Amino acid sequence: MASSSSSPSSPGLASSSCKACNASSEPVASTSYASLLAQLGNTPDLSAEPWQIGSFEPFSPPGVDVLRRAFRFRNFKTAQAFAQRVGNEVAEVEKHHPALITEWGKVTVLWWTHAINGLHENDFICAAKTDEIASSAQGLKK
Ligand SMILES: C[C@H](O)[C@H](O)[C@H]1CNC2=NC(N)=NC(=O)C2=N1
Repeated sequence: MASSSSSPSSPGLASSSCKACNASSEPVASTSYASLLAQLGNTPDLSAEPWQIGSFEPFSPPGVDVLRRAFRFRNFKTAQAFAQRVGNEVAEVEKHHPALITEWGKVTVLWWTHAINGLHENDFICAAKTDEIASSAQGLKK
C-alpha cells in the first residue's frame, strides 16, 4: 500500500480554503504538482495491485487530468453516508464539486476543475478534506 488509507493528507492542505476559479485560472504548476501529490500521501508503490487506490492519485482519461481515490466501506449504507458528507461538508462549503460514484462497499471520488478541464490547487485542497472526512467515517475498511 502507498500509505495508510485513513488519513494520509497533511493537515495544512485540509485546512485551506478554495479560491474562486474561472476559465482563466492557472492549473497547478509542474513545480508544485509533485509536492501537492506528496501531501496527499501519494508515493509510487509498484507492489500495489492495480485495483487498489490507497491515496488520491492522478488519473487522465482523454482530455482531462483528475485526482481519483477509491474508499472501501463495510456496506452500502456507510458508503452512501460518506458520499453525502463529502457533498455537504466539502463540495457545498467550498463551492467545488467532485464526481462521487457510490457502489456497495465503495465510493470513488474524482476531483478536477471543470472551468479549466484540469487540476487546480483547489482539487488538492478538496482531496485533503475528503481524506480527513474518511479518517472519521463509519464503516471505512482500512
Ligand atoms: C458557478 C460555480 O461556482 C462554478 O460553476 C463551480 C461549481 N463547482 C465546480 N466544481 C468543480 N469541480 N469545478 C468547477 O469548475 C466548478 N465550478
